[in-house]
Amino acid sequence: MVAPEKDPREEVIQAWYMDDSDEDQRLPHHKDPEEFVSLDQLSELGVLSWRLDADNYETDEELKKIRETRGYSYMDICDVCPEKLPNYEEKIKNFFEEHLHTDEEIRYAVEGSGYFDIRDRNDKWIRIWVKKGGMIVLPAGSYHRFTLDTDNYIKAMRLFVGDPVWTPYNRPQDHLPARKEYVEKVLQKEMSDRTINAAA
Ligand SMILES: CSCCC(=O)/C(O)=C/O
Ligand SMILES: [Fe+2]
Repeated sequence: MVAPEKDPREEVIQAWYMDDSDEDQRLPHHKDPEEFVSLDQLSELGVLSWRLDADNYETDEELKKIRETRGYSYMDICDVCPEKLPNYEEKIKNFFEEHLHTDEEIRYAVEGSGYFDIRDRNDKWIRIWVKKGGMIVLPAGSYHRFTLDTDNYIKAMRLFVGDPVWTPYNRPQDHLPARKEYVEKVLQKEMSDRTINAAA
């Protein structure tokens, strides 16, 4: 029996349901027993993921193609460390406040690693560990947060369509069109698809 080929993305993007402990946010927060979440399950929440060549991100044709295909015309680099990020402590605190954006959150770890936590359709936290070479898209309107892990460093490329808007809207924001659209088109749609498939 031939083992299924391992998805190369899984080496740099792993996800799991979080425990309820209030220990340091930088710890993994696995449940006991551990409950991993697959990349396919993440895609059902609208989360997209790639593995790219981080050592050559400035010339990487695959990244160039993704940017052209998805219209990510804007790019910058966010070095999340005390020496390079102004107002570091305040930013780290704000990143971990549960929030949404009215546009996609596109983040590519070109160095280091970090945790992007996203709510599932039952409002449970899923922790997405993104390591060097991993790029993810969190959908517009999805409740999420970010924290460094215990390695305490990420150099993240931020991409955007057109002029960037980084505004975080801290929960609750259920009145916002971006939130309503995410709930209707992603969270409720997947539930109805499951119901239809179960009835078939
Ligand atoms: C690692 S990029 C900084 C985090 C950020 O911009 C954000 O919105 C997290 O949810
Ligand atoms: Fe965010």
